[in-house]
Parts: sequence; structure tokens; C-alpha cells
Amino acid sequence: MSRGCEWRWGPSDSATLRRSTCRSRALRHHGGRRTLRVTHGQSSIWHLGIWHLASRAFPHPFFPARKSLSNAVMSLARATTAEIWSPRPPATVRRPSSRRIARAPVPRAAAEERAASVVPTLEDATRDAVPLAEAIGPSGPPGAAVFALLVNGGTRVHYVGVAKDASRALAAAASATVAADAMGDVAVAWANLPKSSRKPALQAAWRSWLGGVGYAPEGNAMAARAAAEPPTSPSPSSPSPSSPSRSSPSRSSPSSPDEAAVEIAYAAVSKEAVASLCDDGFVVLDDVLPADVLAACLDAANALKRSRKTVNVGQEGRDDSIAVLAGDALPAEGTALAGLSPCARTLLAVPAALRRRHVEMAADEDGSLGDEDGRYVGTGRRWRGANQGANPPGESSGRAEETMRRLATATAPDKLMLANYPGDGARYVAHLDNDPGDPRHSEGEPGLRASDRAVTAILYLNPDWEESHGGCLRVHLEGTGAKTTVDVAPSAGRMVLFDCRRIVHEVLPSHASRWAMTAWIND
Ligand SMILES: O=C(O)CCC(=O)C(=O)O
Ligand SMILES: [Fe+2]
Repeated sequence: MSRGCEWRWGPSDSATLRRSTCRSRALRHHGGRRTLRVTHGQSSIWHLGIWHLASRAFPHPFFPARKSLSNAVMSLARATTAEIWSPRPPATVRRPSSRRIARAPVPRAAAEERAASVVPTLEDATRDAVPLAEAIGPSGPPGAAVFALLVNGGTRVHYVGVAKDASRALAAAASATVAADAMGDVAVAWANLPKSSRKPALQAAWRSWLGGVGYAPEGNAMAARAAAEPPTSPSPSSPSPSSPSRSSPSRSSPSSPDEAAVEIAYAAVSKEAVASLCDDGFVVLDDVLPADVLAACLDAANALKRSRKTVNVGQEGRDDSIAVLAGDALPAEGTALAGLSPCARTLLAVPAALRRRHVEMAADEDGSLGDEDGRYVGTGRRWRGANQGANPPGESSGRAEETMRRLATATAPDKLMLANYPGDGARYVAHLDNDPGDPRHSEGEPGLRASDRAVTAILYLNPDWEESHGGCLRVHLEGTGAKTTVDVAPSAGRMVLFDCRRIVHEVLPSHASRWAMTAWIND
């Protein structure tokens, strides 16, 4: 069954995004990578690089582990009569909220001289240092700035950085170089640079501060080491970004299943997807995992249900039955429920992927989003095109920055939820997963409270979902007084991420058995 009509945009059904839109989008944004995109019959666009990774983590008949990517392409082509598209020149997508920085060259000596004359010394700035929490809030540096993270009660310089969006960059630098439990002791000194500052001027200011420290700040040394190593992320069960396990193997050869899961999540959560999550509050990604991995998960979920391990929690307004999975005790290979684990691990890896994207995007000088990934389906950006002006721009960019800030400390939860709507019209009424106005959301253990949730990540397991099955996730778009909604079909391999303080959503009555696995990512 073609998934061509899954996207319905309300309030009327007038605009339907067909699969062909996604295809042309995938083509358009397919950059000069050494991967090919393949249409898999009518139903799917696969990103073969990810298939390849997935095959290492989750063995697959097409791709025995260690098979080369080109072999993988060919075996997929043989096996499915796939249509293979050739690479096109890369397309660069600009984030609408990003500030463009002019790039005309400035003579270095002149820039350095000017920077030296306008930037106060580190010593002077240190006298006005403020706690990190304050510096990344509204009273922090508003634009281009040179900054220093100070530890030991402000006596030792831990990191010196410079950025055009300093508030975001310093949050990223802190989360990448300071242990989570020491974060509260960090102070920030900064000096704003003229708005029009260009790269040489920024670098000159940075060099002048760094030179004034008199020793190599530990955070800069860490950042340099990380930059010299292939990008990686800690395992989902130890999510501290400054964990020593950062020095792990190369991107193309994940050595443990969890590293592979982080790579899969990282590839799915492209920069474009993160920008959309921040701007619009939600994002939809397709084909995050291969079909047979999802099918194995669905089989295991049904087995769990047959053994009566899913329960209805009796909460008014929700009709699903759920099982809770412990992240550190997922079913082992060879056991009856092992099929649940690859999906669970991928969801648990999303926070690490988000943190990595956060660091990258904070470091982006010009807001470039690079190549888009074919699995990004889109969100309200399309809606914005059709409904210009309904969302006040200032409000929406404030919310975007808030979401982006939270990604710096995205943390995997201890538990995941597997939910089944049995198909008798079962639904979940409109709600917020983290409602700041609901006192019950502050109940419970830290880390397990609804008030700790930042982003909801849901992976759907349902193959061949049809419109007549209902059961869409209805997303109420912000700034529209809930008048405009987007309905997202819960199709297998689709992942939805949303800011759970921002996005009101519901599950429409479901007329077929509907499975979803959910991770609430904390901040
Ligand atoms: O399964 C879904 O699409 C959403 C379920 C939901 O909103 C929840 O469990 O809080
Ligand atoms: Fe929810």
C-alpha cells in the first residue's frame, strides 16, 4: 500500500503532500555524498548509508555484517528492482532564523588592530562575570562575543571561545567540556564584539583573550582533542557529554551496538530536522530503521501483549495499554522479546544525537544546514509557507532558541514506553506531555517527572497504515489557537520528535491495532 496520502494538513484536507513531494525533495537535497538513494517499490526511500550501519548493528539478510556499501547497493537493487538515483550537486538549506554574516575578506592586520581596540581584556571582563545559567538566559551576550568559562570560583579559566551567537555557543561549549555535576559552578565572562564583526576580527579577539590566560585552558584542550578525533557520542546509558568514552572509534565502523545506534539516530536527526524541531516545535522523520528491524519489533510487541504484559493505566482520556521497558535491561539477543531492543536502543540514542547536532549547529558560522537527509519529511515550515503571518515571528524565534538551548543537555531516560491502541476506536485526548501549569507533572523522582521532559521521541511500528485506520498523531500547531493541525500517520519507521512543553497533541481514534515506542528525553 502506497503511503502517498499520509499527510493531511488541516483545517481542511485541501493540501495533501504526496510521496512524490518527498521524492523530489530527497533528490533535490541529495548532496555529493558517496551514497545513493533508492526507492523501494512505492513505499520507501532508503538512505543506504544508514542501511549499512543498521546492518552492522541489526543483522539483515540483504546486508550481512561487513559487506561493503557498494555491495549493499547492488544487492538491494537486485533484490527489490529498486530505482537508483545518482548523486546531484549538494544543496544548502538556510535556516530562516539564522543571521547571515557577510563574508567579504578583511585584511587580518587591520582586523586585529580594530578588535584589539574595541575588546576589553579578559581581566576586565572577569570582574563582571556571571553564573552560566544567567549568561545563557536573556541577560547573556546578545550577539557576537568573545567569552570565557571560569571555574574554581572564577579563579581558573576553563575555556575561551568566540562566536557570532555567543549565548548559544557558550552553552554548547559548557555542555561539551564541563561535567554535568560541575555545571552549576561555572561563571562566564564575556565582551561583546561589534555586530558587523567578521571572522578575522572574531579570531583576533579570541587570540588576544587566550594569549592573556597564560596557560592552556582545559576546556580548549578537550575541544581540540575532540575536533581531532572522529565525532562520536557516549553510550545512551552514560549520557554525560564530557564522558571520557568520547575517544571512541570511527564513524564508519561502530564497534558496539549502542555506538551504531547513536550513528543511526545522528544520521536521522539531520541539522535540517533539528532546525525544524526548534523552529516549529516538532519534526517528522521517515525510514529511520529498516523494515525487518521494525517488523521484528512489532512481533515482539505483539508477543508481549499476548503474555498480558501490557496494561491500561486507567487514565481518563487515554485508551492505550502500555508496557515499560528499562533502558539498562533491554531484552537480550536470542530471547523472545529481543526484537524490541534495536528500536529501543535507537530511541535511547536520540539525546546523544541531539547533543552532537547542538554542538555542531552552535559552531556553524552562517546557519548553513548542509545536505538534507532524505528521511526528513518536514513540518510546519511548509505550513508556514501556506499560512504566512499566523505565528508572530518574535514569539516563534524565542521558542526556537529555548528548544535549542535544551538540546545542549538532552539526556536519555531510564525507561521507554511501548503503547498499543487496540483498534476499537482507542484514542488519547489532546494534551501536553510536560505541562508547566499542571502541578501533577512535578510529582515523582527527579528524572522521572513529566516536568523534566524536554523532547518526546516516538517511533511507530505499523506497516501498511491506511487512512481508514485513523489513529493519526494530531499535532496542534502553535500560534494558531489550535485551529490548525497536522495529522501524522503512525507508519512503521517513522519517528516524530516534539518539544513536549510546546506541542499540544492527541491520538485520533484508531481502528486498527497501533503500536508506538516512546522515549521522553529529559533536559
Ligand atoms: O502515540 C502517539 O502518537 C502519541 C501518544 C502520546 O501522546 C502519549 O503517550 O503521550
Ligand atoms: Fe503525549
